[in-house]
Amino acid sequence: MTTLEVADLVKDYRVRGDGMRRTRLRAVDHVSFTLTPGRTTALVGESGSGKSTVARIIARLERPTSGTVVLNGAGSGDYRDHVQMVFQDPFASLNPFHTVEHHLARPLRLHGRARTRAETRQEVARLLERVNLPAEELAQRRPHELSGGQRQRVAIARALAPGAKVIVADEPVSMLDVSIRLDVLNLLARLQEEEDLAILYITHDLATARHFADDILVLYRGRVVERGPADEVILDPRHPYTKLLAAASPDPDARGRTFDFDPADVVAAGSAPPYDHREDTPR
Ligand SMILES: Nc1ncnc2c1ncn2[C@@H]1O[C@H](COP(=O)(O)OP(=O)(O)OP(=O)(O)O)[C@@H](O)[C@H]1O
Repeated sequence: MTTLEVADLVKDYRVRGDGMRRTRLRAVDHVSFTLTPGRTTALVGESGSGKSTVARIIARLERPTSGTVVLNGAGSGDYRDHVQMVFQDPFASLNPFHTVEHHLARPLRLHGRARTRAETRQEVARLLERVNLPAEELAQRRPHELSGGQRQRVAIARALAPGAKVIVADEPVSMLDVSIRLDVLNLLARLQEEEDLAILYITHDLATARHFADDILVLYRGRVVERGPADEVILDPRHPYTKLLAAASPDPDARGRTFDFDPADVVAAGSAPPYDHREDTPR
């Protein structure tokens, strides 16, 4: 079984504070979790809570200050074959000069999953089919000739190309038209099931996290303040910050609901204990 184990991750940045003095900003504060095959874990938090920093460390685009990210049981191949990213903006992550086919052929070749030209073409068509795109029609197009949803599907196909076991999807639908967001999330859910993927779904949106994830981790100022099965975290949020997120999420049942806590508590939440629904007690 392939698992990705994130243990005690810390990331500090040196930033300019008052009077241009450099101070330390802790973007990720002792975060731990494990991704397992066939499960989606949502990392939920508002802007600046540290979600993308965790993603960048897992993608090895940045080094942690301390802590580890370990891929277990993946067998042969490199970490990067098995751990792939899907970013928020497919336009930025696709090269405007290259065709859809080129985007997929490159990782296939690089990771030894296709050798000859014919094999590559066949694999590209298979990948496009997996993400519900017509290969005949789209393989020779460039990113600007696709819709936003099609571009994100190409980005997902590219993540699958090296034979990924773990996918980190950082706000994968937040730049897409509302009408197609669910399609793309459902596609990810189907692929996860069919390929037994472990997915980290990073979002600020608790409603889609509930729909799409098995487990939810709530990140606040770099710390996991609450974690557990998705339904439990959303239906019975314990931490004031999760309550605030739940109240703000577009759940039709929640409309008109008033806060039953003082949002000012959230300011003090950094010192509140993290809640773990699996243990059903504050930790
Ligand atoms: N390279 C950097 N240098 C200094 N500070 C940084 C850097 N990258 C991120 N930060 C800071 O770290 C904190 C966490 O940022 P991060 O991008 O991980 O948050 P996020 O939850 O992903 O937010 P968003 O949803 O807006 O992307 C923020 O306070 C941010 O300003």
